[in-house]
Amino acid sequence: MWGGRHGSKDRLPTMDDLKKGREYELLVEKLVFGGKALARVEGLVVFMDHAVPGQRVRALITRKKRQYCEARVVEVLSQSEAHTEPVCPHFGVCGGCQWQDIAYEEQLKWKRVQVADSLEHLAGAQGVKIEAAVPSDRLIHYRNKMEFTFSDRRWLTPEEIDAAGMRDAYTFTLGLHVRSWFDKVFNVEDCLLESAEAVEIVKETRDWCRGSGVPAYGIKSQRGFWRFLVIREGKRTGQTLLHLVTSDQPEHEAAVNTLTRHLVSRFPHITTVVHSVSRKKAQVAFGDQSRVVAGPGVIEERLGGLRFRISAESFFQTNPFSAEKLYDEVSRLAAFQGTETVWDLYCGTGSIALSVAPRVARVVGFEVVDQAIEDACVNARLNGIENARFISGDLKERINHARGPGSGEHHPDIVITDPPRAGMHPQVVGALLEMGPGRIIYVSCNPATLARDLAFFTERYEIGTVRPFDLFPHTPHIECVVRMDRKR
Ligand SMILES: C[S@@+](CC[C@H](N)C(=O)[O-])C[C@H]1O[C@@H](n2cnc3c(N)ncnc32)[C@H](O)[C@@H]1O
Repeated sequence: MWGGRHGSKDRLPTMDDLKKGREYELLVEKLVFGGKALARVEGLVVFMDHAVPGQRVRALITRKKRQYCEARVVEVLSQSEAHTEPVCPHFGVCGGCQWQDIAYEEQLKWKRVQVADSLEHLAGAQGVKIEAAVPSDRLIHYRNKMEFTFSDRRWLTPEEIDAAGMRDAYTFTLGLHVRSWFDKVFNVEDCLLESAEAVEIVKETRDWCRGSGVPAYGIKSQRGFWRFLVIREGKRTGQTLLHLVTSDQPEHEAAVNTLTRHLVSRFPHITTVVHSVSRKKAQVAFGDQSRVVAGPGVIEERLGGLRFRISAESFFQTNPFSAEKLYDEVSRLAAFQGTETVWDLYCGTGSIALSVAPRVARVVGFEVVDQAIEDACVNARLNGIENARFISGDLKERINHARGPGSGEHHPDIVITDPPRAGMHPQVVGALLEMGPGRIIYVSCNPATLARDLAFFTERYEIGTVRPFDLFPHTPHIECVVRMDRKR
């Protein structure tokens, strides 16, 4: 039997035993939303930032509340069969792939469970069958876009701190965020999510910028120039777009031009470079103003037999290999007859709208980012699609305008909705309920907001197939497609 380090050795710790600042032996039971691990002590739930189900761990209680505790794993006492050796040198430090030490089959299992738990607890959807999660074809190098952050303070591992001659390194980095810390950035030496070429671009950019004498932006001080490097690759076209985001200091524009020439001459697959200036304090790689420094300012990608132009600030599915399967499932669940009017809400560059257009009478896409709408219109032309239209603007206003009497829009028979992580705005939900399309296909990247939104539909709509998709192996992120049919 196992028990609390601060309790009897032959009984489980009880709720009353648990004290903040003390260590206990716990059996990791499951993975829950957000990727945390869960153990239970009597009725009390203990959340740990990371652990593998089946592991027996010694954990330090860091927080005790009435309903739950938080703990940090100090030591793994016995290993789980679900554990696998992580391959990335930055595992444990990087905020990227926190499930890399969990066998892939096990990751899929827990993703399905999380969708089921969310729908049951948050949407009250009892008895809805959740299909098995569809695996990603690629487990590494699947991302076509990665965002790297500059910082004037490099985060060092304890080994690096011990190493001689590291003092200079404190002053400049370009890398990824340390897990759970928005303001700590470590030097990326390898990354298995994006291509090897992209990692080389990061290292070269870091070296060049450090040597340029132009300072990196301090996340805390909010001073300095270099802010973000976003690398976007057309996996099927070999084209690469670099998006450099800096603070607003025109005197350093020449440095951006010189860096661009240097990178383009060194990496022939870089086909375009865009420079954006951000005056925002928030750490987001979006600019207030952009200029194209080299090339056309866009790249092209192919998906499901279609060509897509993608601009620096347009959304495009980051795992294009699995996105094809996801879009096929959207069409399969929609079961088009060929006569329908379809609305594609939150359409990005029009990738779903254009993939369904040949199977329906007409499709209308809605999207807030102007660049994405421009891309969507170009993409329709590139693919010779004439029955797709795109409307720019915030959906919470545009949807009411589009369904108004003077808009001239056809009433949608089928609505496909693919909102951002925050889910649909209540005004969009309200408009959909009032319009009452016969079928809704909801594509979600967040089971919690999916469940919250579905709860509004269950009275009038039957929830049919719910199919999770793994677009993000080794991370807790889950994509999910749900079909809903209006009740008669
Ligand atoms: C998850 S992406 C889906 C894009 C597209 N369906 C695809 O598969 O590539 C969500 C999209 O919603 C857009 N968006 C976010 N908030 C919006 C809003 N309030 N109104 C309209 N579009 C919005 C984003 O710009 C983004 O392109």
